[in-house]
Amino acid sequence: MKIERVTLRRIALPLVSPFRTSLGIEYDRPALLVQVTTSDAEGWGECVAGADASYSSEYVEGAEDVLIRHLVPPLLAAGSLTAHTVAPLLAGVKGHRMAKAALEMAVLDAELRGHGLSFATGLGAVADSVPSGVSVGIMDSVPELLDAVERYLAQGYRRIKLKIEPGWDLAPVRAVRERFGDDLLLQVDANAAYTRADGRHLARLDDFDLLLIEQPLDEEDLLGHAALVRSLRTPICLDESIVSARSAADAIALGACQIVNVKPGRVGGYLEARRIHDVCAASGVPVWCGGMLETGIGRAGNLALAALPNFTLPGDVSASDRYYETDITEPFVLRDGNLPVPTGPGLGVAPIPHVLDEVTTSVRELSN
Ligand SMILES: O=C(O)CCC(=O)N[C@@H](C(=O)O)c1ccccc1
Repeated sequence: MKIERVTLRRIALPLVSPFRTSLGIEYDRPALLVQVTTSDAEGWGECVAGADASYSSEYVEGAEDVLIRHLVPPLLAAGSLTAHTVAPLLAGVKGHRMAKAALEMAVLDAELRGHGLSFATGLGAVADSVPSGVSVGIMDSVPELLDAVERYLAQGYRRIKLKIEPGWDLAPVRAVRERFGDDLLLQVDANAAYTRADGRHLARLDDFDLLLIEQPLDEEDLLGHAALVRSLRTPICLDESIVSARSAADAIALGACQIVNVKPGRVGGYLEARRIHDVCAASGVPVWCGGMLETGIGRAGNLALAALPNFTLPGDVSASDRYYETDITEPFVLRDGNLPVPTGPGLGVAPIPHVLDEVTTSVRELSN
């Protein structure tokens, strides 16, 4: 397959409500879409880098720049390529996993569309729908949080994830557990807001029968997480720390986690995400699919990934209306707490042209 043109499209989507985490508050999502036109078909990818470098070192303008200067040119210059040859072709560029992931995703989409195969088939999915969890941000008060959780449960979400940070942890978790009962699947995500000195405080979360505590410490502190695994009853899940299959294997070998949150954008793409799935499966470590406020493009790919056999915990792949009033694709709608895995060729979805045009802020075409 030869790439004839790559189009980078910046879009801006308002969030239906502010999304607050320990990293800050987001009011809208500045997304970067990658569209590749090949000899066989066209494909779409979505870069999950955000407006700032608070979640990772990548941010959307930087991702666009590195794509233009260093990632797209080698692919345009390559003769025939496949999605599996993209990462080796780009290995000379260090890091920039989110930018690389978006480009590889678009090539994989084009390749699969060209063969009439879905992402689910291409990745090895074993389910045609997946249970949907929802991420609930930090709120101004516990009553406001309880109202939000009640609304999400009424919509059918199967699992609640609460964002926590020092000063907003025990009280909201206790209130949600007491209000909605012991059967509620409940977990927390700290986005690395705590330190090793908080071990005894974090151990108090053991009282609430949580599914997991996600990324309590700094992304580079594997030994600190290993100490928490030894001292807490609640399983430790890593997110930001896991950037590749190798880092997943290292974290597991060090006893730094019992669960892994897999995000294709964070790890360099869906093919590496599948390798992480396989490494974790071989080690008896369950995984779930994280989210980065993706549009329907990324959401479609994540649903296919979340249908792989070792994705045994509900992920953060929520319905489109969790974040967006109008998605750029046909919206994903919750049914009995599940979302359907797209079955069409490639991602099975594509941006709706007039909707995409309305939210596009810039377009950059690259070709030989
Ligand atoms: O549902 C979603 O797409 C978002 C899920 C979510 O909470 N994402 C978190 C995370 O750290 O996992 C996040 C995303 C983007 C930026 C910061 C935090």
